[in-house]
Amino acid sequence: MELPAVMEQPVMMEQPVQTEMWKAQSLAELVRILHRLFAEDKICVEEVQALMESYESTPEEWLQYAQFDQYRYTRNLVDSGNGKFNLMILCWGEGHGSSIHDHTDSHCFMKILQGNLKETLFEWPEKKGNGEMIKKSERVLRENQCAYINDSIGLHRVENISHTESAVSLHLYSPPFDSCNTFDQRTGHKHKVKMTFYSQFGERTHCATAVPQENN
Ligand SMILES: N[C@@H](CS(=O)O)C(=O)O
Ligand SMILES: [Fe+2]
Repeated sequence: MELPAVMEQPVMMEQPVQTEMWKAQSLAELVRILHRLFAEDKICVEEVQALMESYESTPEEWLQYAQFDQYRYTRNLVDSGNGKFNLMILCWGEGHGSSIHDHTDSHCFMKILQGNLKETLFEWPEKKGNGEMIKKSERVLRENQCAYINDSIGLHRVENISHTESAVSLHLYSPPFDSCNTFDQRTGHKHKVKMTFYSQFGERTHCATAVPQENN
């Protein structure tokens, strides 16, 4: 194996320690590399984030998973990561957004495949609090960017604020989870919700239960 050029530079340069850099040439290749990385005991957040960012969104590769709903954002399972992660495509119609929510102690990577999404970060509310939640920051994520969040960073809300364009994002959660907490912005009160898939592996899912299930 050839050593990367950075290894030959003098220590004086204070280069950050380089992990092996991956470039995913297609969605299928991205999935293959993710399986390799998540087969290890520990993952490197920056490495996964850089890998997901390295994939240049090619709509033909993901269109089969991009199934929209008129009223709310949809969650479409692409790969279940050998039990280690869930990779899914979320489809956001104009004006669609999530509630403020946590990520059930998992890693959450979120890459934009099409359009723009606004991410607003919030602090966790006080345990016994009963007031407006504190907004920490907001930013607009653009095509091919990959953001990362976990519960120690905070809570977030994601919105497609465009009135004319839909948005599509690729999310990786590890370990996988199927429920999270949503929070009321005015009071900070939390509410556990079950999360469902609108489609799995390109096939529309049909909820067998009479209990209404929701994404957040
Ligand atoms: N975490 C949300 C999407 S987002 O708003 O980050 C979900 O999985 O449904
Ligand atoms: Fe989220």
